[in-house]
Amino acid sequence: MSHAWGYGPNNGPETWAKGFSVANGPRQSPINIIPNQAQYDRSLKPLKLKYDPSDSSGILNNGHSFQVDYVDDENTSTLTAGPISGIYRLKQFHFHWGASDDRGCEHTVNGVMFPCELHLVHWNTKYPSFGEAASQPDGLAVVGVILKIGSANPRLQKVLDALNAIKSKGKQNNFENFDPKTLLPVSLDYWTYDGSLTTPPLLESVTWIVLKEPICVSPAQMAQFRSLLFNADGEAPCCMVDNYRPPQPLKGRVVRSSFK
Ligand SMILES: NS(=O)(=O)c1ccc(C(=O)NCCc2c[nH]cn2)cc1
Ligand SMILES: [Cu+2]
Ligand SMILES: [Zn+2]
Repeated sequence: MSHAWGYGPNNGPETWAKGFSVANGPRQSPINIIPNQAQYDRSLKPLKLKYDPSDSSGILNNGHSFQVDYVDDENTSTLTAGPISGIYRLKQFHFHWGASDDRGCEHTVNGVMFPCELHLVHWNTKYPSFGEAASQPDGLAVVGVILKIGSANPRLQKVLDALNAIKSKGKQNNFENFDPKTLLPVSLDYWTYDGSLTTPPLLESVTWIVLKEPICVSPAQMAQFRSLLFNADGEAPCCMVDNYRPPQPLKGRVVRSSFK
């Protein structure tokens, strides 16, 4: 997972266009969502998420976030319906967060920033692999869930308790029998728009599905996210915080909503 890009003053989001010209493309993510400008689309179906907890395989600090990886050899953990057609397989989920509770999410709502955002990454099985799908305009579907400060979220705790063993870049551990459905809010109402990966290579291959309802996280739980490090063992310690890309220009795109 070696890459020069990051979130620091010399390699952060404002510099990414140097290495990835698509950074200034027509369908970049994240965006600011303005609910009363979203267009209700009655043809949008409810999301259908079917996850098999036994597909979770491990948890990895990849140097820009941490991710929980899923075995994606079969259609056992899938996203169907919603705004997409066909079957998309869950590959991994990860988070983005801030150095303080006033920032850290990627999608903002009416310009409001939240402390954290969860991304569940799925790829279109009409392509042979994630890597192939990631280069196609309909290749990926990412479900985004905003985290807001509130009471401690017991369903997050298993993930957070696993972070002590993967503090630095490149560290990974087993992470079995985790059902990501437990991280979702009650309502699956969503906004959807055509976008991109929010980190390099910033590929414009993502159908974004951002849930309207946030889930809760406590300040103490946010501190656990911030205990991770961007650096590998032996390198100068650098707290893994502010690993979020700010909102990008809408460039004429329409955000649709599954709800009135
Ligand atoms: N934030 S997001 O838009 O959901 C997102 C989802 C997936 C990836 C991804 O798979 N990138 C492949 C290369 C790579 C570099 N480091 C780890 N993987 C990047 C961003
Ligand atoms: Cu990486
Ligand atoms: Zn992400």
